[in-house]
Parts: sequence; C-alpha cells; structure tokens
Amino acid sequence: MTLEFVEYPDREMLALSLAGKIASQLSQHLRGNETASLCVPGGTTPAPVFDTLSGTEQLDWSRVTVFLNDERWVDGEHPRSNSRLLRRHLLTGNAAAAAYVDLYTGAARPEDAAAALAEAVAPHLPITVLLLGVGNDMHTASLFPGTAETGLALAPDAPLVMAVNSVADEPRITLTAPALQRAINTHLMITGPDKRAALERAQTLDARDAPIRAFLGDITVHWAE
Ligand SMILES: O=C1O[C@H](COP(=O)(O)O)[C@@H](O)[C@H](O)[C@H]1O
Repeated sequence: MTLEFVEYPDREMLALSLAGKIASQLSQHLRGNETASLCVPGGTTPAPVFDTLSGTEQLDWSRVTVFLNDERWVDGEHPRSNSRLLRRHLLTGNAAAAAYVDLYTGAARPEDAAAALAEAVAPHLPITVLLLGVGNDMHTASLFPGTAETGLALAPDAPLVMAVNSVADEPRITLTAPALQRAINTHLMITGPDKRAALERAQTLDARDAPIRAFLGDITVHWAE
C-alpha cells in the first residue's frame, strides 16, 4: 500500500499532468481490454482536469464508460447537479464519444434507484481509473463523517450503490467502499491549504470519522496551492 503525494507549482500544472496521467492509464488498459471505466467526483475542484481530459485525442473514448463517484438527487440542469458539471466540462469534445451511466434517474427518492444503479455500474468494475475529491470535512463521494449511513457504506458487504439521506441540502446517491476500493488506479485531487490539512487530519482518524481515509491505500494524491 503506497500513498504517493505529488505537489505541483500551480493548479494549471496539476490539471495538465493529472489529465495526462488519467488518459494514459485508460489507454494502457484499452491495449489489453475491450473497455475501460472512469469514475470521477463532482463538486467544485475537478473542472479544470475535466476541461483538459475532454480534449484528449489519443484515447478511444468510444470504449470508455464514465460515471460519478456520487450525485446529489437533483435534476441534471440544477446548479448543484454533479452531472451538469460533467456534461459541461468532461462529456464534451473528444470525450463526448464515451458512454455515461447517469446516477440521477429521476426516481422520486434515491433509494428507489439504488439497486438498478448497482446493476448498471457492476459491469464496469473494477474501475479502471478512479478520481476522488475530498471536502474540508474529510468526506469523499457522498460518504460523510460520523453518520450511520457511512458506517454501512464502508462495510465490505455494502451494496455497490447506496442512498444518502443524512446530509443537509438534498438526498444523494453514492458508490460505496466495495465499488470504490477495488479500482485499478486511484487518484485524489486536492487544492488549497484547507484540503491538504483535512487530508493530513484524516490520516490520524478512523474512516467512519474521516471517510477519505478508507481510500488512502494505493493512491496518488495531486495537490497544488
Ligand atoms: O459534495 C461533494 O463534494 C466533494 C468535494 O467537492 P469540492 O467542491 O470540495 O471539490 C466531491 O468530491 C463530491 O463528488 C461531491 O458530491
């Protein structure tokens, strides 16, 4: 288990380098396999990586399936929709040829969609390239510190996809530890001193209280001020 920490001179360099690494890991996988999968976070941090990645020509995007780590249970055009971010920044340009598993189904409640989404995601496991984000509170995907739902989602026998109802704003849907921990390549993108401090703190805590901790085994952390 190795945590590699890569520090970049600025966010632009981080985005260029990380996008290149993700594209090359997907391409390498496609040399020996028919298909590859890319699982990415929403939130505010990853847009610059997506902008660069979406322009990658040397990757056969038609053999790549993309899905989110997690989604807020809102319509795809809602400002808080993670899918909205993806459609605008990743699933465009060359990457528009990728297949997309949308975690928001339009069902009234995320728990009504979780089983079907688990079936939709399962054929794309293990994830070829997993990109994670982290909040200043140490949550990753929609696994939030100290909740009973996070305890269940971190269990080895958790369903692949679970509804999350214990956070403010809107309900959510999230991939769980059994789906995320088996990824072939795992990256974490963080920017700014607060997220770096959150990551350092997480390394001293139990995963239930610092969910990102559950994914800090074989991982490359990409950080810029
Ligand atoms: O709510 C979420 O937050 C995390 C971190 O987002 P950021 O805005 O601090 O970059 C994100 O990784 C997750 O996918 C998202 O749903």
